[in-house]
Amino acid sequence: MEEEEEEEEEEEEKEVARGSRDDTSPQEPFYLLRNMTSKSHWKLLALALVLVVVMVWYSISREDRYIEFFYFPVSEKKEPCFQGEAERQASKIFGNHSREQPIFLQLKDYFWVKTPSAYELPFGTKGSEDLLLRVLAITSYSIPESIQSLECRRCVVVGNGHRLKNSSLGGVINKYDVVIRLNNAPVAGYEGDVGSKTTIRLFYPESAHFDPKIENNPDTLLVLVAFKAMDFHWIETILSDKKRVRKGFWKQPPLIWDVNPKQIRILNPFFMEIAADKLLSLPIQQPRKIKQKPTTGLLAITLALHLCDLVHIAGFGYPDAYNKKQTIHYYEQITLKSMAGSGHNVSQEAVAIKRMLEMGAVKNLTYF
Ligand SMILES: CC(=O)N[C@H]1[C@H]([C@H](O)[C@H](O)CO)O[C@](OP(=O)(O)OC[C@H]2O[C@@H](n3ccc(N)nc3=O)[C@H](O)[C@@H]2O)(C(=O)O)C[C@@H]1O
Ligand SMILES: CC(=O)N[C@@H]1[C@@H](O[C@@H]2O[C@H](CO)[C@H](O)[C@H](O)[C@H]2O)[C@H](O)[C@@H](CO)O[C@H]1O
Repeated sequence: MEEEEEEEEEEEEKEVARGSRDDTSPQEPFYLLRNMTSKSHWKLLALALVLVVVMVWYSISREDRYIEFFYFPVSEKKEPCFQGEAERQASKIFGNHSREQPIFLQLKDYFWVKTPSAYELPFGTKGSEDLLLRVLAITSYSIPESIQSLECRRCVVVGNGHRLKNSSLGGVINKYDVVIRLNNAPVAGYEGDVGSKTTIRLFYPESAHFDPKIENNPDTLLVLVAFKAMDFHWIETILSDKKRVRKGFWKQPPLIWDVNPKQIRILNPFFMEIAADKLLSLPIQQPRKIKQKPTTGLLAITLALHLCDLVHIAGFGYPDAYNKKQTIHYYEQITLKSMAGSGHNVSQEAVAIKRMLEMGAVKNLTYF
């Protein structure tokens, strides 16, 4: 009997060696183990390992770079705020003159005394004065009392970058006194990552959200960044309910826009000028074909350094140029390709932002 069993075992071993038998049978772990150690299985294992490594590498390379520069870990406590600190930092970058500039354009500067501007839009108002006069007659320029009365203004500029996705920074962002948002960036449905408070929103006609009531608070200041004379014309027709003009925009802006004129401000183009000149060293007087300009986010940081005492940023930073698949926004699937003709140099902007982070003028809530 024993001899028979031994013979059977020998036969089974031979079969496995010849590969003519399913050795992965759960009843026979001995064979499984044996086979695992066989050469072909090691090869398979190595192949699987390579596959896993490639998959991990690929998924990482599709994401933004995972190097965390200038990352400022969020604390539960409010950051200490020192009055005039941002202004001190701003004067190092922009010089002292910028202190005297009003944040928003005012009627008196264009009505009683015509302030001649050296540059055309977007760096000045030269040539657009008459249109602007009509807009300033129906809008306001004041900084709301809720901001004016603060002893120290803690501000956060929320960029539209993908780095905000799954950041859970919503609660942190809502705690700042002033939350500055950009363009049509949504909050509805993204509150957990980006918060729901919007004190100031910078926009231009082509970037205006079609339903401003959904994405803003009733008292949000909607600050127009004018790039061309038509931008003044657009806001005038909207607020005065005049005949809308469709031509002259690179993307169709809203024709009906449900906002209170009291919420509207016109950003002083001076901030665009100094962002271009002092942060990016761009020529201010450019030939017609060249249209290099700062992004709205960099402009917002420049504005915040003049309006606030403490400036934090979140959601800034683009993928590397070779990273063609990485989506750039926290709310939609578009890539760097969409910015091809936009007149922005995002790598130069990254250098400017890093400089501001290094000198401590701003702090970053997301990585950079
Ligand atoms: C296709 C296109 O028009 N893209 C431009 C869009 C577009 O017009 C609006 O979103 C409205 O649809 O606007 C811009 O910018 P955008 O609206 O994408 O983003 C606002 C600001 O966030 C910062 N940002 C964004 C994405 C990212 N990955 N990293 C970032 O740092 C930038 O500072 C950016 O300014 C713009 O106005 O600057 C610049 C973009 O070139
Ligand atoms: C998507 C794109 O390239 N649009 C350009 C437009 O650039 C955008 O202009 C905005 C101001 O209107 C803002 O600066 C934004 O950040 C830019 O991406 C150019 O201004 C426009 C010039 O005619 O051409 C559009 O194709």
